[in-house]
Amino acid sequence: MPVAESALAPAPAVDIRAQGLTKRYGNTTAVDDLSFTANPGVITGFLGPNGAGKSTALRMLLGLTKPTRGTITIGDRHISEFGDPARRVGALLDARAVHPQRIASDHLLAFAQTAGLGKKRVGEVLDLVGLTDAAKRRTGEFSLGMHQRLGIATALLGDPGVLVLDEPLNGLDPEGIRWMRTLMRDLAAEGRTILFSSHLMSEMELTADNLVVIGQGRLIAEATLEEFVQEHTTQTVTVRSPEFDELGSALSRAGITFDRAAGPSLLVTGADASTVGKIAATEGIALEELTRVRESLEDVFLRLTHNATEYESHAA
Ligand SMILES: Nc1ncnc2c1ncn2[C@@H]1O[C@H](COP(=O)(O)OP(=O)(O)OP(=O)(O)O)[C@@H](O)[C@H]1O
Repeated sequence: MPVAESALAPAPAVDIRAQGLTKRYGNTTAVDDLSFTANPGVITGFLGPNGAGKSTALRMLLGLTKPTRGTITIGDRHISEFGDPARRVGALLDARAVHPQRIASDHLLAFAQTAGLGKKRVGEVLDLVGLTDAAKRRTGEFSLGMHQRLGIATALLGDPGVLVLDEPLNGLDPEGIRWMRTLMRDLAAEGRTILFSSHLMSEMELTADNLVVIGQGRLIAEATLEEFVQEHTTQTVTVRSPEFDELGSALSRAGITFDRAAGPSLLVTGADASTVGKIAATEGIALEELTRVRESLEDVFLRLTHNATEYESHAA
């Protein structure tokens, strides 16, 4: 069954495109000449340290903040040009920003009525996010995970082709994270455009197809996850042998660079594991260990964004 099966005709999935997007608040440049594209059918991860400008960019996309310069469009149009924005774009910004005294189904009903959507859709989205049993509970009693589910339900009410989710995995337990990931995957597989933000590389690694990495409001990288890993992670090989000196000499003769790690290990930076293994075999050198060590994406991300001083202060 399609993720958001409903009586509504499917809304078109179109790309999101930022071009020279800039936002200044006094002396602070929150978003700085940012250009990127998020395409239909894939999950685009919008990644940056706290304070990098993600929320500001997403707010500009949703027409809630006016750019100082540049544009951010949905299928080449500004959100204000749509007569039916809820059918075009679903958004999750601050999941807790709901009236605490209101019951969940009334919250959705109010949104549906304002957006000109039918009542029937409320039951459908409650079901879709697993909140049917909590439909009559006040949202003030909701956990963060339930708030996130309700936020997603609201975003999906109009069965939109584009979904914009600001830190949707924040504060979720492992089961909730798995659920949110699967939902995003399914929505993308239906051809929708999914743009979601996070400040955690580890979350992106497991969820995103494409990455838009920003720091201090500026674009740092735009690539598929694979390209990003290939381009930015350095690979090393740990090799251990009882014939430590012979191995070092053999590698040197092959022009391969290495460091002497602690104990009888060498840390090879100039070749992959299979090359090191072949050299050892050719030279008749016994190996006790041959391990590929990849720099973690979290390390790469911190290195690439290390100038983002906002992160330093938030992380402290
Ligand atoms: N309304 C505002 N007035 C003044 N400065 C703002 C405003 N909104 C954001 N900023 C500043 O713009 C910068 C970017 O903030 P933004 O919230 O967009 O970052 P973010 O990447 O979403 O980070 P976080 O995850 O912490 O929200 C920060 O320096 C922030 O202090």
